[in-house]
Amino acid sequence: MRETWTARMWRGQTIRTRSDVVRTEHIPYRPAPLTYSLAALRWSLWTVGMLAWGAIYIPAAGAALALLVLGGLLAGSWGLVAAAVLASLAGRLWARFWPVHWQRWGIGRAHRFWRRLRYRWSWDDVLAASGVKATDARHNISVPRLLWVSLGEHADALHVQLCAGITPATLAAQTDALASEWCALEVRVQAHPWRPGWVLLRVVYRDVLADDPAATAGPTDFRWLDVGRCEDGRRWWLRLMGTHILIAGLTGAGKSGLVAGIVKGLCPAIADGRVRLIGIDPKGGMEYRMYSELFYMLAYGTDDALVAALEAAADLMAERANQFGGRIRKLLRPTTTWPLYVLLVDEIAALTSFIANRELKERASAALNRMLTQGRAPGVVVVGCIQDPRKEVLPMRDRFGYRVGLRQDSPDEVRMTLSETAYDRGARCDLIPEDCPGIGYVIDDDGARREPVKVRADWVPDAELIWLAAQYPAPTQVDVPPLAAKNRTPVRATREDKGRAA
Ligand SMILES: Nc1ncnc2c1ncn2[C@@H]1O[C@H](COP(=O)(O)OP(=O)(O)OP(=O)(O)O)[C@@H](O)[C@H]1O
Repeated sequence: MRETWTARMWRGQTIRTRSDVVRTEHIPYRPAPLTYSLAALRWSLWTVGMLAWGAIYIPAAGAALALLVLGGLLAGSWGLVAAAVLASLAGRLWARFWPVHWQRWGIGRAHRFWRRLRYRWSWDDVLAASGVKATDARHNISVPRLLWVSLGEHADALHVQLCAGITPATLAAQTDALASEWCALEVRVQAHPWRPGWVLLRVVYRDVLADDPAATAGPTDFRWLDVGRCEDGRRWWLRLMGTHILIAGLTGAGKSGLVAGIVKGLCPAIADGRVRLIGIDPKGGMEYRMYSELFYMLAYGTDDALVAALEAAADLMAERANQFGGRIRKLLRPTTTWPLYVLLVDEIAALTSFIANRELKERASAALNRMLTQGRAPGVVVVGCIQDPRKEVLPMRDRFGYRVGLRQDSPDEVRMTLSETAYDRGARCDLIPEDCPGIGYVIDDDGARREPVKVRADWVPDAELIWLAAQYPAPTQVDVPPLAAKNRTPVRATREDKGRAA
């Protein structure tokens, strides 16, 4: 019995014990009246506790309850009736005239409270019925233990402790059954951020990412860009400084839309000279020429021009690293003297695999690799888009610290874009519907944010981009230099430059 209790305490939750296997003398005998009284006491305490908690958690319900009690105490049953009528009238008026508050403090809270009760109430049965259960040597049947529930407005996170014999994959295989039982849109299993052996079940009730994108974005800092929304309703702040960004997705998945969002966030810093955009558009300038005033340098057209711009950007980076003379230990803080270079590449594979001339292709790959490996500290950020992650970009993938996987064809592509384990941790880019461009999953390699987060980029219309280009033009614009001869001497810093850097 002691062992069973220990197992129950620490690993999962024993829900049934077969009496023919557990020795009968260990089952305590209680007379029926005592058993029923104990059960009644337990349920009454539970009900009172829940009522008190519900009254605090749902202020509207708390106020109605207080009114009923007051009415009952002051005027007996007539007082009770009057209080009920008054409470329902107040509720209707509240909902009619202040619908947002009503949703937030009234009905929204009631829904959440109900969801919490339902998880607790149905947990054992739902898991056992879905087959997420394990039987031990003593024929005890256990299911994973629901530790606690974090309720969100549209999605909840259930912290679950697994038991022996149940793996995250076992649970993941039954997520459809759980979703249909809880009337949820989707249930996903994610690795737990704190402890191995625990998992996070994300239960999504409303796909806020499928709503129309918010028209207004808050004020932006160019180091963290507000480019869209996360699944839980918070804003999606894209990390720009100190990393390189890879955006992968099929055609029409929303790559250019996200790049436009990044550019929009950078506009004020572009105009005051703290950020310089370098654009490389292998699609003949179809995308970037629309807002060409924002670019410090824009390359499109011939392969020579594309490679020349790439090499020019890599040289700028080398020149700056030289000027600092190895004295940059922290991230550069962009100023008008030392601007941040943001290199936008519309289709990386066009440079690393589609160029027919082998020498040009190698030069493009070499320049890109230089920036990806050394650009972080001197303030060069590469934002690269790719349709097919199986192409030549693959060896470079790990150098992109911030990866966005939009709609893709297969789980393999998701693994290639985001990480080996991202698909199993819930990044289902292959299930994103075609009519939802801009939806994707993000992995940020920086620190604790390695979990894939589902996001949707805000849509920036063409007219707005054209307007932004007119309002925030780049103060300096240069032409793409001619393609240099093959063996160029590396750039050396002058004494004056080093002095400036210091
Ligand atoms: N975030 C978004 N929200 C809503 N609609 C979007 C979003 N992003 C893109 N779209 C819509 O999807 C269409 C295709 O998007 P976009 O051009 O960004 O795709 P893409 O991945 O760059 O495609 P390609 O690789 O062919 O250039 C856009 O014209 C726009 O109508």
